[in-house]
Amino acid sequence: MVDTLTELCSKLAGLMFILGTIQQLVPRSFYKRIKALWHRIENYFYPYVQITIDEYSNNKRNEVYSLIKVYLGTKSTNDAKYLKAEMFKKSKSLAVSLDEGEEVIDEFHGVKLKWNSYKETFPDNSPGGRSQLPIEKKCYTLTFDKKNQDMVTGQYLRHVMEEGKAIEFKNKKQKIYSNEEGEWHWYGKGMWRHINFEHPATFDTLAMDPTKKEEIINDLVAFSKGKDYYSKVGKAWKRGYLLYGPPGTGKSTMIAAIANFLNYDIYDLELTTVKDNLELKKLLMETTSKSIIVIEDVDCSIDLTGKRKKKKKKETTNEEEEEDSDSTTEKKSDKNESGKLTLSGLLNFIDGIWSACGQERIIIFTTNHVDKLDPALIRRGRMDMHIEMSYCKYEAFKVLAKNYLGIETHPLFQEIQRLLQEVDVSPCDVAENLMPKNASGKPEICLENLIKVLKKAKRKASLNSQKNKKSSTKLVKTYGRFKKLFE
Ligand SMILES: Nc1ncnc2c1ncn2[C@@H]1O[C@H](COP(=O)(O)OP(=O)(O)OP(=O)(O)O)[C@@H](O)[C@H]1O
Ligand SMILES: [Mg+2]
Repeated sequence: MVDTLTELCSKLAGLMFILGTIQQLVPRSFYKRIKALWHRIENYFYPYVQITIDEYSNNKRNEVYSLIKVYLGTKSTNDAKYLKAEMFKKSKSLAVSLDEGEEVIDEFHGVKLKWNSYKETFPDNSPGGRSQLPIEKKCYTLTFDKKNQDMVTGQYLRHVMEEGKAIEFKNKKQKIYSNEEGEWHWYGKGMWRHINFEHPATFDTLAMDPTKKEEIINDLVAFSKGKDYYSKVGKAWKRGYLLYGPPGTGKSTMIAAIANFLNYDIYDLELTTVKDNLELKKLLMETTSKSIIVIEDVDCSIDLTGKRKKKKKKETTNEEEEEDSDSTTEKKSDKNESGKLTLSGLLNFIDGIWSACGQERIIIFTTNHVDKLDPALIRRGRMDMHIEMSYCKYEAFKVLAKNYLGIETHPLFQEIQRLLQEVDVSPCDVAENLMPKNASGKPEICLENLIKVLKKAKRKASLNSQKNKKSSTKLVKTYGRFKKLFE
């Protein structure tokens, strides 16, 4: 029906030419009336509007075309007979799109909209052109009833763009960036180098207290959906997490799980290679939205604690003044240190005015020694959530047993539960012992190995505590003797 009308309309277009000629022959007022009448006839026979979206616009690839392509890929499977599957460089999976000449009918708020895909080829006659290869011009056309024009150009096309972006984001390959000196197999031009991020950790495989895990997941979901909330309360859309705990308790693994959960890229910031505050700011400017900026082992990266400054102050001021010095004075004195990376520079990086450029960003610090960090660096608001990654408890062990041995219960679990209450062992050590050491590795053998290790750790711990007890008794006795001498 639409095609017949298109034909009819093209014939009527011929009539337009005649109208143009009439314009020159008849008086202006009369011509206006003929034109109005003509529009009514045209609308009666062909009440449609067509929008064309070209693949290239001003010699650049048209982003709108790409997003429509992605969007129609999800709609086309019901209507179109011919689809194309392509492997895009940046996509995780095959991208399906509409083949040329195909048609898809979409529906939005009860309104039907027709999409067509076209391709035209021309010989390349340009002077420097590659004469053997024809030029291809691709486009999509969107046809709809004129009465819905406002809704389509407003709401519908916005909906197509947003959906397209969301699908593209879901399918994109994650990347991990580093500011360390680039190696030949890393990509990127600016201050960051990147490779594809393919870490398999997820929240399912992360061994930790299930309540704490759920709390973190809920927090991440609220953050990722919080665009309107953050703008309502006037806060930059970012969130800080401090992960602390002994080595091997899963801090880095948690970062990978968060990145996979949100599908964000990771910027692994190595502070020791950052020259000064200006460079830090530039690095921040080059990060993108929907990303995680990570500073691992923040206590070791650089001397950012207030203590260093306090030591310096000690030489010049009396102790009382020193006691009073809080993080605010640290910040002030830091600012004077031009050409250096300072605590104040890092604080500004996290939540200064510049930190608001680029949205939906998470900043994560990890440390083994939370007590070594300046309180200003980790106060709530900068590091919104403090997450302790602790030694392996029974709940965490069960996750590891499921991951590594594929079992959810076993008679030996009871003994392991009891031992885990008595000894501190990291999930990393438990995981290592659960890993089958040969192809036929039976779960019992791995569990028995783990029990042996836990018992050994228990013996060592009790020996150490006995030693400590002895030395403290010795100390008390020596003190007693000295006391008597001076009495
Ligand atoms: N909570 C955990 N859940 C699952 N696997 C874990 C966990 N903790 C540790 N592991 C395992 O142990 C290995 C080391 O863990 P990870 O690097 O995450 O520890 P970390 O806390 O970052 O240690 P460090 O403080 O030394 O950087 C990981 O490869 C992982 O396989
Ligand atoms: Mg780590």
